This record gives sequence, C-alpha cells and structure tokens, in this order.
Amino acid sequence: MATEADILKALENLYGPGGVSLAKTVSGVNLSGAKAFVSLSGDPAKPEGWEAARVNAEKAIRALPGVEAAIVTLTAERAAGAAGHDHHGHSHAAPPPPQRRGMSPTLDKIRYIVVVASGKGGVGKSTTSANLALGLAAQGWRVGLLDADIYGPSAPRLFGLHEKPKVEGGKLAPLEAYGIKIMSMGFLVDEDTPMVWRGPMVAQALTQLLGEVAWGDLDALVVDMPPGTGDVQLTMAQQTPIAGAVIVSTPQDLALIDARRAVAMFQKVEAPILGIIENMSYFLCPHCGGRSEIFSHGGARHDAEKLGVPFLGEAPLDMKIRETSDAGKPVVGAEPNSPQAAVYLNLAAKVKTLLETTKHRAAPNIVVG
Ligand SMILES: Nc1ncnc2c1ncn2[C@@H]1O[C@H](COP(=O)(O)OP(=O)(O)OP(=O)(O)O)[C@@H](O)[C@H]1O
Repeated sequence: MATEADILKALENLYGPGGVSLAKTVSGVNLSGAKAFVSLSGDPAKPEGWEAARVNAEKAIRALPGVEAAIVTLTAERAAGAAGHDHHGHSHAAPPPPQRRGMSPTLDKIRYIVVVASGKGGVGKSTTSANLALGLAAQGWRVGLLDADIYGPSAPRLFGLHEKPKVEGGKLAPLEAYGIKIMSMGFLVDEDTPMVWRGPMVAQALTQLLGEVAWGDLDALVVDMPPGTGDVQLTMAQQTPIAGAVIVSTPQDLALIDARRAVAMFQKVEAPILGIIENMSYFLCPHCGGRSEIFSHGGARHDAEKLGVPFLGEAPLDMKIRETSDAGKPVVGAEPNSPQAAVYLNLAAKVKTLLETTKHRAAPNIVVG
C-alpha cells in the first residue's frame, strides 16, 4: 500500500489555481488497505479550478501501486471576515447535476434518516441534533449522528471528540459517544482549519460523508444540516432519502422568517416535515428556577399552525444546556434525569412516533463517490 509520502509525491507536480503545488495543500490523509482519503485546502473563490484539481489528484493517487480507491475532498481556509463565508448557504455556484447512481449500501441499513435544519445559523441546530440523537438512543434505538454542517462542524466540540476516524474495510468508521455513532467533517480535517465549502464542493463532500461511512444497522441517522436554504441545502435535501425533517427556530421574527424558508425548501423536494421546535424559547434562571419570556414567546407554535406543520415543542434558553454542550457532554447524555434533558427526551419520543407513522416517500437515489 502507498504511504502518505507517496501520496504527497504524487501530488507534487500537480497544480491548483494560482499554480500552487497540490502537495502543499494537503490538509489530511487517511489510509486503509487499498483506500486513500485525502483532503486538500483550496480557495473557495475558485470552486471550478479546485474541482478540476481535486479530480486530477484523485486520478494521480488512484494510479499509485496498491491503491484501489482514492477519495479526495476539498476544504478551504476561512479568511477572517471574508465575504466567502456564506453561512446562509446562498451559494452562487450552481449545484452539481444530480448523477444518480443508486443508493449507497451504507444507507440501506438505516431505517430513518432525520435531518435537522434551520433557516439561519446560530439558532441551536447542532445542540438540538445532538440531544435529539441521544434522546432517540434513550428510547432503545440504534442511532447515528452525521454532522453535515461543513461550514462549522460542531460534533468535535459537542462530544469532546478529537481523534481521527479509522478506516475499516474501505469505509470510515464513525466515532462513538454515549452509545451513538458520530461522523463529522471536523474529524477529517485539521481542527485549526476552519472551512468554507462552496457549491459543488459542499454537495460532493456531503454525499461522500453519507456514502463512505460504515454506519452499520441503524434505526435512525440524525443529520445536522448546514444552516440556510441555498442551493447546497436544496441539493442535499434532494439527494438524501429523508424520512423526516425537524426545523429549529428561535422566537425572534427574523429566525421565524428563515424557518419558513426552510419549511418551504423541504416542501419543494416533498420531504416530510416532522415539525418545528422553538429553541431559546424562554429563559430559565439558574438561581431561582424562574421562567422569563424574553422574546415574544410562542411565535414558532403560531407559525407552525399557519404553515400546517406540527409544533414539536420548546427548549428553554438555559445555562445547563449551553454549559454541557460546550463541555463536550450534551445534557441528555451527561444528565439524563435533569429537567433540561426531559425537554429533548420528549422531543425524541414525538419524533420517533412521527417517523413510525409518517407515510414515507420512496427513497431517491443519491450520488456517491
Ligand atoms: N437552549 C439553549 N440554551 C442555552 N444555550 C444554547 C441553547 N441552544 C444552543 N445554545 C448555545 O448556543 C450556541 C449555538 O448553538 P449551536 O451550535 O447548537 O447552534 P447552530 O444553529 O448549530 O449554530 P451554527 O449554525 O453556527 O452551527 C452554542 O454555544 C450552544 O451551546
């Protein structure tokens, strides 16, 4: 089998946009048996040039003796304050044409894929995804969590996981915490290299993450979607056999408008919407336990009614939820008997029932590789 040094050598005389040697752009190498997973950091402002470089790199690595499969993905460094960071996902790069090649066998063994989405960033989507996944596991389900928020992966922080996944049988083995299987782009690239992924790069990376991970038999795979409702999210929603979508919103009007966009996006691709959850709905005082309605609370419930989608509940703005998440121990895993965990356990019970009773659309084919 080729070594990391062989791979760097093979990339030495290949060049990306601006004439940079591809060997200098390697940000991660994972090798196993005859399979190589390599990530390159490129400039997100030049997606087409980098896509060509990525394809060339794959060819060169695949040509190495002993390599049967090579998967090269693109990451890009986030320049501080750069316009390139498009958190809302309104990418101007066209989405890749769907080349449907049959569903990945790794997804075949997953009963339900549940996506957690939001119209904008920072509303608590990752916190909700993690606690929902743990809540479903608490109901006795075998659960996976895919952190598809490639703009800013949060699974490493939320679960305190920093090791690199192993490659087993040609697939990436997910990491585990509290009995759930977890995969994140944040595990595959250097933690200090924040990423911006654009248009075709993002969609391709996500389908690889879905298709190249050894999830095994799962009752549910919870997918923490990138925030926003741009082309990338739409492509992702189209290409993933979604059993149901959960939309996270905060009570502020702006977030609700964005949440409506997220609902519309899933309606467009005919993915069943399980409902809306209102996060940071009210404030729970850590000292007196008192409840304060900081924002005009109840907006999401009202919105859900107007949109004709179920309202799944509300989670408080709460110190313990933030502290446990930021300490790598989400509240449902670390303190399952706390009132804060009860909020998510209730949410998980509702989601489980909805999944088991919702009529599912036929799974579309997804792009792999
Ligand atoms: N209910 C809550 N109470 C207190 N803090 C919360 C709550 N939900 C989320 N947070 C905190 O808010 C911050 C943002 O949450 P999170 O990362 O889950 O949001 P996100 O929507 O996934 O954000 P992004 O789009 O930036 O990835 C985190 O520090 C998290 O701990």
